[in-house]
Amino acid sequence: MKLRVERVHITLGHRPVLRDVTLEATPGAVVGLIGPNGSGKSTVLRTIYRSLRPQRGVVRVDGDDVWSLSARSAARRTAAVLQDAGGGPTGVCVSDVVALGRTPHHGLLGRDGADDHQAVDEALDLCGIRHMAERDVTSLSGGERQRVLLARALAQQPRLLVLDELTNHLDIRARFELLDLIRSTGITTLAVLHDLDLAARLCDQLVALHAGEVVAAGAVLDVLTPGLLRDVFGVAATASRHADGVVRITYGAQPLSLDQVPQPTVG
Ligand SMILES: Nc1ncnc2c1ncn2[C@@H]1O[C@H](COP(=O)(O)OP(=O)(O)OP(=O)(O)O)[C@@H](O)[C@H]1O
Repeated sequence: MKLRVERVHITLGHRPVLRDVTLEATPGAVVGLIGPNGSGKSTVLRTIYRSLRPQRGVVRVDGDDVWSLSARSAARRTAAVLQDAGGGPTGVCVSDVVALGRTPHHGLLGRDGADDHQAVDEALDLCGIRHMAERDVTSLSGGERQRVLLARALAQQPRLLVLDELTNHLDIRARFELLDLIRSTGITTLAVLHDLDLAARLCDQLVALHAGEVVAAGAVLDVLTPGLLRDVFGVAATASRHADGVVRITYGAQPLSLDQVPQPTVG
């Protein structure tokens, strides 16, 4: 499944939030969307999972404009895991939440079939949460809930996954495990990640946003240059590939002062 975002422009509250954003994920690739707070990462994702229609430009999933598809057909292709706000009603168990991922596959009668049960079971197993299938979701920790939300997305059997800060509540081992799990599914993935070390470890390609514009895209080390880390993230840092093949970032002791960092022109 190929994703292509083409020259997407979004204005919110009279302010351009995305400006001519173009990016691509080739089939099976895991692409990291990085950028400082407010740079437009979540807004890009919203245009892909159809929560926000671009005023200009187009989002194509396997060549089709996502806004030309029915909501159901779009949901069969794309699953989103968004930042977990917590809360929600009590009395809903984990397997019920995961089963919601099957909704786009249901026929008119909306009944669960053998395929649905199998997809839910596989997703519970993949995410390591089968043992908590009967637990009330409101009783789970933040990290456990994030696994449930990923399981719901996988039960959807999408061909494109969009992830917004999936790893927020996860401890370091759980982060590695979950991201390795996502890689192992072979599903084309666009993931917003604040943790640049994690992004470097997980992703085949990175796309960097700054003030609503794509400022770099490509292989991890081509994007995470000292210049980009300084100008976009405001830190003195270098990224390099270590002998074990993992890219790691070494940060300076202090963030740079504002007069050392070029400010984006906005508006
Ligand atoms: N409904 C809205 N009206 C006005 N401005 C908005 C609206 N929604 C988002 N914005 C603004 O758009 C910009 C981009 O927001 P977005 O959530 O996409 O950023 P982000 O890169 O995901 O940020 P973060 O890393 O903090 O989650 C922000 O400046 C935000 O305040």
